[in-house]
Amino acid sequence: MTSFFAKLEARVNDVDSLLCVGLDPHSKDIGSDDVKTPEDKCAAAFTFCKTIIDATLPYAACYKPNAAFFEALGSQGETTLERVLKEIPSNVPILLDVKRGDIGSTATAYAEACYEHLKADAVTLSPLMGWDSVAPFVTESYAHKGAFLLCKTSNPGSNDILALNLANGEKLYERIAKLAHDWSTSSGASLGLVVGATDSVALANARKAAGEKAWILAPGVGAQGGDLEAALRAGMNSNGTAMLIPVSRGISRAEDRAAAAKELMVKINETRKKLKSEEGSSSGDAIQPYQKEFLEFSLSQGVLKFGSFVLKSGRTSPYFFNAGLFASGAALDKLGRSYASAIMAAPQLVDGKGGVAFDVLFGPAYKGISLGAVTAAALYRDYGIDVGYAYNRKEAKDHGEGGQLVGAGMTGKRVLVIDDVITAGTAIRESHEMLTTIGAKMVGVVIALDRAEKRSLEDPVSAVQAVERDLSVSVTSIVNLQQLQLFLEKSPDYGNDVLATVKEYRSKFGV
Ligand SMILES: O=c1ccn([C@@H]2O[C@H](COP(=O)(O)O)[C@@H](O)[C@H]2O)c(=O)[nH]1
Repeated sequence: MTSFFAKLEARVNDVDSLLCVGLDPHSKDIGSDDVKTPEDKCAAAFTFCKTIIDATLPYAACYKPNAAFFEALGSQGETTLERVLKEIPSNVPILLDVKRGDIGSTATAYAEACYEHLKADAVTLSPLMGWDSVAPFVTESYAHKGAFLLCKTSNPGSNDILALNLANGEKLYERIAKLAHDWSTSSGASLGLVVGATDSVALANARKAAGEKAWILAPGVGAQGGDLEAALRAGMNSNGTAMLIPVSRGISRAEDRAAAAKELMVKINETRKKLKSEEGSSSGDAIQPYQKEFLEFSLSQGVLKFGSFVLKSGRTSPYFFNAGLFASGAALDKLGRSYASAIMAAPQLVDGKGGVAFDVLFGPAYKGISLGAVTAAALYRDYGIDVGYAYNRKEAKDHGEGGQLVGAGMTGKRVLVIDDVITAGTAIRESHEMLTTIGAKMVGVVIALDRAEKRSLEDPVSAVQAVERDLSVSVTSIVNLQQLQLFLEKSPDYGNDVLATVKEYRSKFGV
């Protein structure tokens, strides 16, 4: 019997598509409020799904009905789902989104329901009860079927449990990804993973842990706001495949569903092609997905601009960065997440056990105050890491609690200082002095952009290098000048002249 992944790969190649079309008859989409009887509701759900299948068949690598919406229809929901699934041609895989997980004997009954009655080819499962809760779906008589294990789901609450750090420093979702690999290898089971397109760091980590062969289902593109390019970049294997992009509402609520599905399929394929060609032209230097996202976002916000700018130093720079223009809630949220990604990617700032190597994030007034706040919040939300947060006032208060320092106590603590850029390094040096005075240890600095240019011909180190040298601390940046050049090399849209001027500037002034 053909295995699930062989069937899926054949279909993916046939239609040249990684699009998985969701069949989710939400009650508001089938007019449940107007429809009176259960029979009418079921008929409406059936028509809803059938019209989606008819419109999207040429573009669908597979279909993913979510059982919840059929169970919500009452006792006839299951029959309706069975009828819907019969509308899907036999060469197109059916991935039933049921998210089951139970003891072995009960799991066996669930498997029978999914495969014998509904004739699904694969299911989604929660793996939290362990291998014996998964095995009944993918071994013995169902060895040809497949299962996608919930690894790092697309919802914000996925950080509450799935991103927890284990005692050995691994994230729980990384352990799940490794287990999927190990269980597949030891039992021959066809196991894939569910990793939300809303978290490209988790996608990259899960891919690394599960290996090249594992298929990843990455929901969250469309209604949940996941970034398609970032997700594909992080989650595909080195052949530019092994990833399914499921979309439900983004298609079902489109005015023209066929056009929406086609557009998504084309966009996915164009992005695959683009990423492949970037790989081919890579000079071996790396730019991480979060760095690329940060640069693209900075450009979109007008924070990063190309042109001709006279700096304080008198140099004419081909680019200018003004972090003060991250000026909305959404922009600050993204900015905090970029800083958090840079911190977690810096070996000197992490403890090797999934945590960080500092206790307090300190933002010097004024710009550092908001940067520290959004980054501390992002570390907590994205990585479950709760560090202290502190800032200073420029003028000491002589009433109330008084003093210049606000927030977490820093005496005896390891402190990471955050800022936007280092120009002369004055704010950082002052912070160092103040932290030393109160008995705190400044263990590093994190900034958004390192211009990485010589201060002068007489002193050919950069402002960042001078801070590192003088204060004996490491400075981590989200991006630096070299990465900006790399980004431009890989993004022809900004034009060859911009790239040429940045290259020239770097060769003249870069460190
Ligand atoms: O992490 C997960 C796991 C499953 N889903 C399911 O996928 C679809 C997404 O629907 P959209 O309308 O495209 O947002 C839905 O059935 C979810 O239950 C998920 O979103 N995230």
